[in-house]
Amino acid sequence: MESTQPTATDRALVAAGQRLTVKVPGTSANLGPGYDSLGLALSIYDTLTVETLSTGELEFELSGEGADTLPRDASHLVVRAIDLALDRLGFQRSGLRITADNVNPHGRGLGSSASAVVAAVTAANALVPAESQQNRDWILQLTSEMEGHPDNVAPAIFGGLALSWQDSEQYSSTHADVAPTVIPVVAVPDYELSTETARGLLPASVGHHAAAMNSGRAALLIHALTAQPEFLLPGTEDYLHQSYRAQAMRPSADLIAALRTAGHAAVVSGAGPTVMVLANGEGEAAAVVDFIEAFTSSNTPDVGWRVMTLAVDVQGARVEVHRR
Ligand SMILES: Nc1ncnc2c1ncn2[C@@H]1O[C@H](COP(=O)(O)OP(=O)(O)O)[C@@H](O)[C@H]1O
Ligand SMILES: N[C@@H](CCOP(=O)(O)O)C(=O)O
Repeated sequence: MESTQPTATDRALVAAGQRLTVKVPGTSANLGPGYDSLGLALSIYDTLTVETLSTGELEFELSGEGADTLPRDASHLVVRAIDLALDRLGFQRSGLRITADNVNPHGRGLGSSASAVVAAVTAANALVPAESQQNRDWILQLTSEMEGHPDNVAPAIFGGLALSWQDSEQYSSTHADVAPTVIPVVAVPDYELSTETARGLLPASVGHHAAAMNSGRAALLIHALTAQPEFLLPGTEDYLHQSYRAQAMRPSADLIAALRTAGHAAVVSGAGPTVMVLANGEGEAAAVVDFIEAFTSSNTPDVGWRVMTLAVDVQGARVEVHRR
């Protein structure tokens, strides 16, 4: 039987001499009870510039996070994502010059891998002729497939608070406006935990009671985030993942417990080990920063923490095409 799939030689080459930049926010997924479904775009940005070359070479200029450790060949996550996106679009590349300035720390639960694939797929889509370009739902589909869950890629693409779901292999997302008083404060520890390792700590199933408790809190969380932030503390209670992962991030788990006892809506950001507090107003955000500094200097002296008061990014990934 003859194949109808385009072969590599059928695919058009992406035109050389194009240059574009994608700025993409970091993200915090789960937000407590929203495991694999809720995510928030944060004002911490990676910047990816892609230039198409006429020769087949790959050139890298990497700065910031990962500059000393990331590969400088076709195994780089950005190149793999560009190649997959071009393949799906019916194109192939020649050479590329990749310039990446990464601010989002890796392996800390702020969605760095999701931001990288969103930036790459967004760039690939913008490199093909306008009539072949796809919309952001297509980018959501492909990047969710790559990540295995949509909760980081959706806010990285669309900005704001993303509510995502899956039907079989189909990923969908919508977004809601976060109440303007909500301020994310993150405490990023100097140790890493890969998402893959953290997912491996979860049980294959949970009981009905835990599932029922979790769905109540997830529903409350949406109301707290969008309309009544005074319910953020009960709304961020989770029954599906944080307790199972605590053993792999004990300093973060201890900090979260102390913050919650003090009345602050603290959660594990993504799969951890970053701690995020959803503060209600500037007064609480400042108090949270002071609390974290005091608690960590007394209780986790061997761990370095970077504390950042951020904003919710409402734009998501944006592309700037550099005209020649
Ligand atoms: N900007 C990037 N460019 C290339 N690879 C990246 C980038 N960001 C993350 N990665 C890869 O993804 C890994 C981190 O992914 P993961 O464990 O899911 O943690 P995170 O919570 O930061 O997404 C890094 O160790 C690196 O291999
Ligand atoms: N729902 C995922 C989120 C992973 O986020 P990351 O920022 O740690 O990659 C999970 O909890 O595994």
